[in-house]
Amino acid sequence: MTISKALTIAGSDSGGGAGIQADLKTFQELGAYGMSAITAVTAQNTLGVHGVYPVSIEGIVQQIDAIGEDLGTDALKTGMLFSGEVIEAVSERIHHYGWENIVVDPVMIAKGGAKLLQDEAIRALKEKLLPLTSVITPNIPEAEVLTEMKISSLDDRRKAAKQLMGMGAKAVVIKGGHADDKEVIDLFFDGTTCEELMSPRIETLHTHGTGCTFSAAITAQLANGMTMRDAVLTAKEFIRAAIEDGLGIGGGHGPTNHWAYNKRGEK
Ligand SMILES: Nc1ncnc2c1ncn2[C@@H]1O[C@H](COP(=O)(O)OP(=O)(O)OP(=O)(O)O)[C@@H](O)[C@H]1O
Ligand SMILES: Cc1ncc(CO)c(N)n1
Repeated sequence: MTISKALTIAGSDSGGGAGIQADLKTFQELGAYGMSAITAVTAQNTLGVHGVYPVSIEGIVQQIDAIGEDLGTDALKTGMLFSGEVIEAVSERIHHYGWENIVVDPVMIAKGGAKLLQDEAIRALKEKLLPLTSVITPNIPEAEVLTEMKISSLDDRRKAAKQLMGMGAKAVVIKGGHADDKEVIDLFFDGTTCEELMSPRIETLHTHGTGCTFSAAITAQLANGMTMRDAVLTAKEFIRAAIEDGLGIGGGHGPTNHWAYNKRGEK
């Protein structure tokens, strides 16, 4: 039996709804063997980020090398990378191992407003990581920072997606969670097709870690051998189920339900 393997290079969320914890739960649910390299430890719950403790560059590289020199991976995602130095080191290691199926979730700010990426890191992200990227999955504010354009309309999103492709990403999903449309529209662009992936907007406070979970689902399905479009379509269903069947835990922005997608399939 061959098992598909997926790696997340991201921050730890002690509350378990976002970051490494959301990624590993999602990998497991979608049948990929999950591995992690932790870039920072956050003290976090549904009420906010209470502390950020970065791991040293040496510590991050050693974790990646431990995987690269032994287990290897079929796909990987990056989440909270925190600094330009980390982005440079991570990009160099991805290049070194010749890894493919690279999903970049350009995490910048947590839902409560805490900064998870320093301003000086944007340049490294564009110059070092984007050229290695199979798909980048910014939300609207992140896409605005990366493209330096204001995104109001769907047409702006199309322009931004094209610009991100021009920076080296092979595909782009601009997520619509932050827009105020009645439906949530995620814009998928792979250089030829530009598709609007629509789903009803679910009225809930409990969307902590939606972006992490979405990009982790894409990563798992790429590891499983799916095409990019099919991986993105599955991720959209996975996150929709996870938000719809929310767990209702914690006093603030609660986590999503990582079991929901499979539980529905069992019915
Ligand atoms: N209220 C909602 N109803 C339905 N789907 C949603 C809702 N909010 C987010 N999503 C979906 O969740 C995914 C993540 O979108 P979003 O724009 O919230 O990402 P994000 O801001 O990066 O998340 P994070 O809080 O993890 O940083 C997208 O596929 C989006 O369509
Ligand atoms: C560790 C971590 N990564 C990403 C996010 C964004 O949801 C978060 N809140 N925490």
